[in-house]
Amino acid sequence: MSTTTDVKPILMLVEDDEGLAKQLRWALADRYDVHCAIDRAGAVALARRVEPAVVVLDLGLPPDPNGASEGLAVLTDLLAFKPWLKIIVSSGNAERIHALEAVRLGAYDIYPKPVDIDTLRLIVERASHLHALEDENRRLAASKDRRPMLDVLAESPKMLDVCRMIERVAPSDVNVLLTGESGTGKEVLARALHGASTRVDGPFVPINVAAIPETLLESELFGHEKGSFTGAHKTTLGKIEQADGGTLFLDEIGDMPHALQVKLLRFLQERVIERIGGRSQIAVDVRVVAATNRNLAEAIAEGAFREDLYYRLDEVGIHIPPLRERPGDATLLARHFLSRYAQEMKRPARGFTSDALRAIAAYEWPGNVRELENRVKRALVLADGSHITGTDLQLEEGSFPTLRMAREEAEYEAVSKALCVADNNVSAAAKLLGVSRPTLYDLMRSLKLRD
Ligand SMILES: Nc1ncnc2c1ncn2[C@@H]1O[C@H](COP(=O)(O)OP(=O)(O)OP(=O)(O)O)[C@@H](O)[C@H]1O
Repeated sequence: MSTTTDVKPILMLVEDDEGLAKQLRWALADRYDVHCAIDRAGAVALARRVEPAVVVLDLGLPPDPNGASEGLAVLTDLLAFKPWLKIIVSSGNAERIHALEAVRLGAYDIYPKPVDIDTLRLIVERASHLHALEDENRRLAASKDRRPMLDVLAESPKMLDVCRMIERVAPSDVNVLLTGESGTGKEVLARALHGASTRVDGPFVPINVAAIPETLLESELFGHEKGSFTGAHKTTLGKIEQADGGTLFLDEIGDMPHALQVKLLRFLQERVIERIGGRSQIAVDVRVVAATNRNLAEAIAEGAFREDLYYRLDEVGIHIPPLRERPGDATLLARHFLSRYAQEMKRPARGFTSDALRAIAAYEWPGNVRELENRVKRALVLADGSHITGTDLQLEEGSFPTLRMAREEAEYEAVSKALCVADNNVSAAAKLLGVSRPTLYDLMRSLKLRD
């Protein structure tokens, strides 16, 4: 017994010539579930209702049957709410210029008039196949189940190292401290770590220590018993208890008030908590992942952060490099955000212009991935063409790196690679780089690769 149902792909015809529409329907109905519209309003309403994969669109529609204005308007309307729709437009010889305009606006293909049914069937089949593949890809990309590292987009060597490290430490129960500038992806990586751990079926509970007023933080973390203070109408579990069996993510741990640092340390040592106003000790099984964009060594030296707590949290420390030190990542992430938000905002943006991609790669990204994400979102709202430009992203020429910065970056990469290949043997690394040993020592000092 076959369990597959043979669902035909949905095809929408927009054709005002009734005879031609009938002929096309007859020719395509064996392979497709065909629906017809004869004008702009009908086409838009039908597309919303039946959600076609492919549209065959005549550009000459009433009230402009001899021009293309109405057909192009249908095209823009449809792509605005379904950017991935495969639209095939028909063009007579005289309308070739309009057909090219349609492709510029995002049409998938054109077919010549008078219609040759076999050619059209072939074009429609290809479009339908591509639509199905893209659909499947989007579905896979959206499914988060059990493939945590898929959410972490990276291609720079430094970031790939970070991903490998996360995968390596995930299965053990050690506490992990993630450090890195704001917006580098610490929370994304904490989630990936949880997803790759044996605790994946347990909860992932994030709490931003800096965002909660000091007076409420203790109760947020440890919970409280009913009646333990004015307003405590019922017993409430704190985040630590909520994370039982899973992972607790303590974001901005550097901002934790001193008194609570003591309490957290006690929990990490003894693995039991006491709710505020409670008497019993409750055993809780959590793995703690903490993150900070502050320099904790300085905070410890200033007496603002307890050293013993630091060592408990930093059983394994992972540093997330800033985006400017991750060649290739910015453009990869930009493409990802563009396709994600174009779909969410129903904008027909199809890509970046090459000047935009150059500007993205060259920009310093002080706000890291979060800034990139926001700029792409804003550009999508502002852009009026099908491609996002550098101007849409508001990346100015002035943001290009100076030659000195570029040279330092290249030297840093070359020297660290040579040292890695030479297993940190400076003489061997100097040989690989074609410089003397003292020169390499000087270089390492100036690049802060040694004291
Ligand atoms: N490698 C990545 N792949 C995909 N999306 C990412 C990646 N890194 C960051 N992001 C996205 O960028 C945004 C900022 O990331 P996140 O919140 O993890 O940064 P953070 O370092 O925790 O920031 P903060 O220090 O300010 O809390 C989020 O929307 C996140 O989804």
